[in-house]
Amino acid sequence: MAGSSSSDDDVPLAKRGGASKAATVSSSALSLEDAVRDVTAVATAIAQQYSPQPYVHEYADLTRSTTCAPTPGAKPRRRLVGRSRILAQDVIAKRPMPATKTSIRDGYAVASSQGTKVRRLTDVRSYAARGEEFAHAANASIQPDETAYVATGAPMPKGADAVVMQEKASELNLGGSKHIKLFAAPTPNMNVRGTGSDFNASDVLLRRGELLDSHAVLTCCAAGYAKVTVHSMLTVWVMSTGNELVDPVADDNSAAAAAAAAKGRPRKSNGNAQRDGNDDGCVYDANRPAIVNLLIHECCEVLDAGIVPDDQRALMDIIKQAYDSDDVGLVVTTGGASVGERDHVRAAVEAVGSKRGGWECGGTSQIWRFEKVHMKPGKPTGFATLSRGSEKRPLLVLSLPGNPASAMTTAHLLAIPCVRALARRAAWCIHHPRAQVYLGGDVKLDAERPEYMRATLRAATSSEAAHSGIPEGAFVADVTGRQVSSRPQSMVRAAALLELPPAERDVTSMPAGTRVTALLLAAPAFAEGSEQPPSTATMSARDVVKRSSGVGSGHVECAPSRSTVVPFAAIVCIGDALGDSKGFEWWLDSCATVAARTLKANGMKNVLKMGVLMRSPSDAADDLLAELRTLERIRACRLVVVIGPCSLGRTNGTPLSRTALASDAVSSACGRCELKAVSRSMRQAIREATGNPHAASLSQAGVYVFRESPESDQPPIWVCALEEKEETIKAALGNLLNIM
Ligand SMILES: Nc1nc2c(c(=O)[nH]1)N[C@H]1C(S)=C(S)[C@@H](COP(=O)(O)OP(=O)(O)OC[C@H]3O[C@@H](n4cnc5c(N)ncnc54)[C@H](O)[C@@H]3O)O[C@H]1N2
Ligand code: MOO
Repeated sequence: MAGSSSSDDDVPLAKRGGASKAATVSSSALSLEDAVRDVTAVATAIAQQYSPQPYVHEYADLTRSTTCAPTPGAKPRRRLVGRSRILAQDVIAKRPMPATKTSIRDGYAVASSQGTKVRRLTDVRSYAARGEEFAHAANASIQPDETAYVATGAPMPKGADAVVMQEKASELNLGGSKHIKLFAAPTPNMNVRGTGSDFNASDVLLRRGELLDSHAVLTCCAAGYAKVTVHSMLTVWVMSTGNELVDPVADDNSAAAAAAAAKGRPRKSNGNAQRDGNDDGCVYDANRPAIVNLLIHECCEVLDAGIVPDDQRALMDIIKQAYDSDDVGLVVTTGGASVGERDHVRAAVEAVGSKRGGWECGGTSQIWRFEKVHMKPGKPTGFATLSRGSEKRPLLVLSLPGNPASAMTTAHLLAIPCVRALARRAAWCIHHPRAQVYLGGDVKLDAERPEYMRATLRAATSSEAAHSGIPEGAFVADVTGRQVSSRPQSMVRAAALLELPPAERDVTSMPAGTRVTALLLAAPAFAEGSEQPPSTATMSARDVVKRSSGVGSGHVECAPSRSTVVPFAAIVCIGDALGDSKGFEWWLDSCATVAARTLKANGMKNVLKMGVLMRSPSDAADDLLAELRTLERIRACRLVVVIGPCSLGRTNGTPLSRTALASDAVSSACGRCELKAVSRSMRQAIREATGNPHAASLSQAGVYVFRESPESDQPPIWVCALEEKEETIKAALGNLLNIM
C-alpha cells in the first residue's frame, strides 16, 4: 500500500485467502462467494486494526430510548430513541430472575400433595410487590389443607408448591367459611417459576458484537442495566450517479406535478439534478433513498451524498471529500459502474486513490480489489480500498450497478456484510442466513451467470404437499415476477434471494418443487391467498358453510377442497349462565383449546372451534341440534365434540350448581335423529383412560352417531359429550379417534 507501513500481518489491505483471488482476477469477474468473503475480511480486519481508535466505546443510555411515564394530567414526554447500536461488552446477569419462587398465574397457591381436595381459603394474599410488602408475602405460609390467593408475579407462600389458575377453581361456602374447589389436579411446580429459572446471576445474557435491538434492550433492562458500552457509529456515505437522475417530486399537490403525473413523466426536483420534469429522459433516483433506508437499520450513520452527475471531476470531488473525512468508513455509489463512455465511477475512484494509495498487492499498490462479480444481477460491482496512511482507517468504496434491482441486490449481498463487519458486529451475525426452500414455479436459468432471483416465501399448504411432494410447512419460494434488473418491483416483498446456478447444456431450467438454496433477507411473509394455519377464531357452523361454498374458493382449512374431502372435527361448548358465567365461558373455551390440541396430536389435522353457547337447559338441545344439522351439510365433518357439564357432581355430599347440561343436550339432540349409541364401550374407555373407577362424572357422558338425513351417502357424524375437565378431554379424545 503506497505510503503505508502495513505488512502482511495487518491482514486487511494485503492479499490473503479469498482476497488473493480478488487480487489476481481483479479485471475478470469474481464469484459472489469470493467477493463477499473479500469484503468482509477487509472490513473485519480494518475494524480490528483501527480499534479502539477511532472506535471509542460509548455508553448507550437504554432508558433514554423509552417514553417517560407521564404524571397524571401531563402530556407524555417522548424521549428520543437512539438507533440500534452494537454491544461492546458482554451483558452478564447481576442477580437471578426471578429472585424468589414466583407464581405465573393469578390463582390459588396449594400443596400439590393434597390433589383436588377442597381447601380452606386463608387470609394470606400475595401480590407482585417490593420492599416490606414483598418481604411479608415471601414469608407467609399455608398448611396442606389451606390455600392462599396469589397474583401473577407474586412470591409463593411457604408450604405451597403449585398454583391453580382461578379459572380452574371455584369458591364454596362451607360451614360459613370460604373454601376453594379445584377443577384441575395440581402437580408439583405447576404454574411456579423457580428462583433463577429465567436467568441466574452470572449468566451471559448477551455477547459483545450483538445488536442492541429492542429485544436486547428488553433483556438488558430486565437485568437491571441502565447503560451498556457500545461501539461508536460507523459513517457511510451513499450517492447515486447519473445525469438522467432526478429526485422524486415532493409537491405532488401542485398543478404541474399533477399534470406531469397524468402524463406519466417525472418532474424536476429541488435536489441537485438540473432537469426539466417534462423531459422523458429523466429517471427518478430510487437507489439512493432505498439504500439509505436499508443501511440505516445496520447501526451506522448514513449520510446522503446526493445525486452526482456523470462527470469524472464531480465524482472525484465527492469521493475526495469522503476520503478527507476520517470518520467515513465506506462510500456506496450506484450507477456508472459499467464500461460505457459515461461510466466514470471507476476512473474517479482510481484518480483519488492513485494519489494517495490503495492496497498492497504483489509489491504494487492497487485501488480495486475487484471490479466485476460473476452474478446476475450485479455484474459490474466493484470494491476499492483507499489508504489513509497506516495511522488511519482506510476508506472503502463499493461501486454498485445503476439498475435498481441490481443496486438493491448487491447492497444486500455486499454492502450489508461490509457495514456489519466495519461496525464490529460479531462474526456470526454478519451474513444473511441460507436456507433450503422449494420453488413455487418453474424457473429458467441464465445462460452464463449464477442468478440471485428475488422471491417471496410462504409455508407449503397441506394440499400443495399432497400433490407436489413439497413437505407440508416447508418454505415455498415464489419468484417476484420478471427478474430483469431494471424492474424495481422484483424487489417488492422479496424475503429471499434464490441462489440459482447457470444453465448447463441439458439443464436450462428448474421445475416447480426443486429444492434450492436461498439467502434470507427478511422475515418471511405469507403470500396472499396462501392457506393459513387453521384458525383458532370461533365461528359458527353456518359461517363454515358460507365459506366452503364460496364460488371457486373450494377450500377452507376444514372444508372440502376441490378434489379431496379433508375430514374435520368441530368443537362446541355449552355452558349455563348460572353464577360466574364469564369465568366459566373462559374456562370452557380453554377446554376447547385442549380438545383441539388433543385431536390434532392424535391425527385429526383439521379442527374447528365453534365457540361457546351459554344456554338455558331448555334451549341448549335445540341450539345444538341446529349446529349439528348445519355441520351435517358439510361433507367433511366427522366428529363433533360437545364440552360442558355432564353430571350432577357432588363434593362431600354438597351438590354443585352445574347440571348435566351438555350431555343432556347431546342425548336429546341425537335422540331426535337416527340414533346409534356406542356409549358403553366409549364410557368404558374413558373410565380406563382417566383411571377414575367411579366415573360418576362420566355416567352421563356419551358418544352418539348423528345422521339426520338417512338418505345421505356421507359417513355419519360422531357426537361426543365430554365434561369440562382437561384430563377427561385428553384421555377421551385420544381413545375416541382410535375407536372411530
Ligand atoms: N457493454 C456492456 N454494457 C453493459 C454491461 C456490460 O458488461 N457491457 N453490463 C450491464 C449490466 S449487467 C448492468 S447491471 C448495467 C449497469 O450499468 P451502470 O452501473 O453503469 O449503470 P448506469 O448505466 O448508470 O444505469 C443503468 C440503468 O439504471 C438506471 N439507474 C441508474 N441509477 C439509478 C438510480 N439511482 N435510480 C433509478 N435508476 C437508476 C439508469 O437510468 C439506467 O437505466 O450495465 C449494463 N451494460
Ligand atoms: O448484472 Mo446487471 O446487474 O444484469 O443487470
